[in-house]
Amino acid sequence: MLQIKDVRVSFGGLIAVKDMNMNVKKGTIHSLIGPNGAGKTTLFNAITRVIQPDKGDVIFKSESLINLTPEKIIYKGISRTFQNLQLFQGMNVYDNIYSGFVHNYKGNLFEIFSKKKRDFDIQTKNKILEVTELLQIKNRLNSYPSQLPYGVLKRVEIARAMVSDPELLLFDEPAAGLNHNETSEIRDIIKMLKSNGKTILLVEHDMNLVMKVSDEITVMSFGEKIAEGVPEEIANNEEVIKVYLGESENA
Ligand SMILES: Nc1ncnc2c1ncn2[C@@H]1O[C@H](COP(=O)(O)OP(=O)(O)OP(=O)(O)O)[C@@H](O)[C@H]1O
Repeated sequence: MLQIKDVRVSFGGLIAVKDMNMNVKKGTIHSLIGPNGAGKTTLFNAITRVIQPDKGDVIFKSESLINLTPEKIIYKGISRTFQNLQLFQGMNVYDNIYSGFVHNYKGNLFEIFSKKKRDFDIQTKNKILEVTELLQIKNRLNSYPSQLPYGVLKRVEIARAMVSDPELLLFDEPAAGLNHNETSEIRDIIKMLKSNGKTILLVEHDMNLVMKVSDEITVMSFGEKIAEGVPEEIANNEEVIKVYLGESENA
């Protein structure tokens, strides 16, 4: 479904992603792991076109994304969440989630008061209610981010990514900063999304979560892929163990 082909990203002299290749299969949960600074978020940003790779291609359902703007990516059926929550503090939960949907409205200003726009608004409201019911945050629609616990905010961000009905969801550290119970909730949400037919690319440091939900895992270190396989293969891969042991020794 998503193919990353020879993608390279550099920042000045630093090559953050070195000729990365990866294939995310439809209907799977594919995790991207690696120590801090390995290049995972940079690769996410290259997929969603937030940054321009120096070379390589990103292909989604046989179509190259490389010349699209980030806004166009959402029309293609890809949504993401961010490592640091990016919710609008001055908007309530409903409007924050709505902001993930407006990209879907392809009408122009003249249509803003038209039937087409009203139909769009009804569809939007129904979709927001459906998604917030699924994520158990329907009773929070009128709250503002500052009034909500972090675990709920993470779900609001996931809801915002889901309202555009994407086929592929990119989650950047959805469990970061969460306690044990909140992490279990996120794990259940990720599994539920898969059973609803979504494809998920997950960047996550919580190994317990990664091992429990992933169909396939790609491991990066210093911008390069060092291993790829099912959770059991990765857990027993010597190079992966070495990289992670090195990280804990340096911590
Ligand atoms: N905008 C930027 N300008 C310069 N260097 C950057 C930029 N973004 C990332 N880097 C560098 O690129 C490398 C890869 O960073 P990246 O954030 O992609 O790693 P990561 O695997 O997501 O790490 P973490 O798990 O800590 O989030 C790091 O050395 C980082 O300092």
